Amino acid sequence: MSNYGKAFALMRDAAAGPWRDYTRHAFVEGMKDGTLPREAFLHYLRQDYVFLIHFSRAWALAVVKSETHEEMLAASRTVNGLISEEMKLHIGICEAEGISQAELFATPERHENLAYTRFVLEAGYSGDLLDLLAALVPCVMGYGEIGTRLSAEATSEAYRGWIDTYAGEDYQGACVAFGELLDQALTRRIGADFQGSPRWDRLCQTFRKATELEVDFWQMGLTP
Ligand SMILES: Cc1ncc(CN)c(N)n1
Repeated sequence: MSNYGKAFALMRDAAAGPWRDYTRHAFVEGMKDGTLPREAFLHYLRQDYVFLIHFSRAWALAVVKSETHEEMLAASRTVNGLISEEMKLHIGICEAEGISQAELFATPERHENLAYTRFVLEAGYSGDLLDLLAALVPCVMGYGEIGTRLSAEATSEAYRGWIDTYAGEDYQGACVAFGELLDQALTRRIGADFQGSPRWDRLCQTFRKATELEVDFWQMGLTP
């Protein structure tokens, strides 16, 4: 079991069905055993590059919505990690397949991508940092869990680079840091017993919807 904090564990348990659909999706299992067609993977990766652009914008919004220096630092580190680290994986794999960075940047956005990223941004525009973080959690922690599991269970080397990125120390460290940020932000705004607060259900609903949108994103990956 992961050590991504108390709030994440509670939110995940409250959305156990969608969480399983997301983290055990056929796309994920195809990376595990190497049966995922390369065409589907590259299509997913191009969409994911666009996803990460908007996801970076959402984390930049988390800087805007922060109330402490620590929150600003955590959010700005994540923006930097996304732009200067995670997106490198996409650029590197696509370059090796003859897809330039300019082509990658110009990838037409699929509606599943648009629905998810704008849902997250809207949660931040109309809410406070907690609403935004609740929408961001499934993305960060889900890939952390998937990376760890696939690193132990993969029976093929076909998607080893992708798996290593999300199972690696940097990404796992980011998940732990996010778990701490989330627990502290909740405690600061609604108290240490945050799961007993009237806001908690709404935050869990936001988490669940973002998880469902992750499922749709994998499904989109299977239909180039
Ligand atoms: C759709 C999606 N969700 C999550 C991650 C991991 N940051 C990602 N790269 N793309």
